[in-house]
Amino acid sequence: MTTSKSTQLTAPKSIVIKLGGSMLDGLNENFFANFKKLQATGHEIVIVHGGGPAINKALANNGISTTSINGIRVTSAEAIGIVQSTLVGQVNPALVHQLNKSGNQAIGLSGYDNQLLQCTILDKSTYGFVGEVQQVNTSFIEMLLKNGITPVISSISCTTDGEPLNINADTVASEIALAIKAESLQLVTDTPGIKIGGEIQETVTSEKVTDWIISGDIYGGMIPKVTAALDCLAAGIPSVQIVGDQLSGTTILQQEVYA
Ligand SMILES: Nc1ncnc2c1ncn2[C@@H]1O[C@H](COP(=O)(O)OP(=O)(O)O)[C@@H](O)[C@H]1O
Ligand SMILES: CC(=O)N[C@@H](CCC(=O)OP(=O)(O)O)C(=O)O
Repeated sequence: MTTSKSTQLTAPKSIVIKLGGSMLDGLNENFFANFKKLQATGHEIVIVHGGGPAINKALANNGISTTSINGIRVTSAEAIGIVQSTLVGQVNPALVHQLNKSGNQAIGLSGYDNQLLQCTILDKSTYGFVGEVQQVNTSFIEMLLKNGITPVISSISCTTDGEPLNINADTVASEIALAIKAESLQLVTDTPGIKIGGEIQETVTSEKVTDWIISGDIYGGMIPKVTAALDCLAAGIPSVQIVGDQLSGTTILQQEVYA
């Protein structure tokens, strides 16, 4: 594919923003106004969302318990239907509604829609019905963005046979950022960045992050986030941040910047 220089210079920059389930409740209009500001400054936005707490509640209501391995939910045959109906049927439309109310043209999607996320099973004996993204339908996302539409994507997809699969939303966000060659990935969560010894870290290197996973200073739901960040940085996405609802937090760098 050839891209003319003038196209490169004028092309809008895309940002993938992942909203964690931990911070979705209680978001106000000021938060959503940030998206309009970004769009007004020439950015195209793709939103990916999770819904861990809503899924936990729905599973508990149905008497189903699940475990996680390094932040990845082990998803049994009885759990997958609940995960799917919670993310696609509840969390996604609620978020789309809030975005539309604040002036976005938001459209709710899952990995099923127009084969947005083509997946295989990650490792059935370890994780059950958890997907691994093999391909992203980038032309579909680009078509929506070109038409001023904001895709709001839940982390559910299926195998080629239509078997539903649960995917960690941080992983989906990084796969999409990589596929569309986004200029930035922002992972918005319930803590304003990575905390080590009680202190928020403003900038961290990929090397330190790897050490902190080994030492246990980074654990649970933070592991898929930093893994997503490292994958994006290694593939050349210039900027990856883990932030709170004020959109400030930790910037992850591929390597130390020396003054
Ligand atoms: N070093 C760390 N710094 C901050 N949070 C951490 C760290 N290690 C683990 N966590 C946990 O990760 C959580 C965020 O992940 P998660 O609950 O999955 O959020 P989300 O729903 O936004 O994806 C934090 O609330 C915190 O409990
Ligand atoms: C396989 C896997 O871990 N799926 C996640 C999908 C939702 C998610 O990632 O939600 P957060 O962003 O709120 O953590 C889960 O079942 O919780």
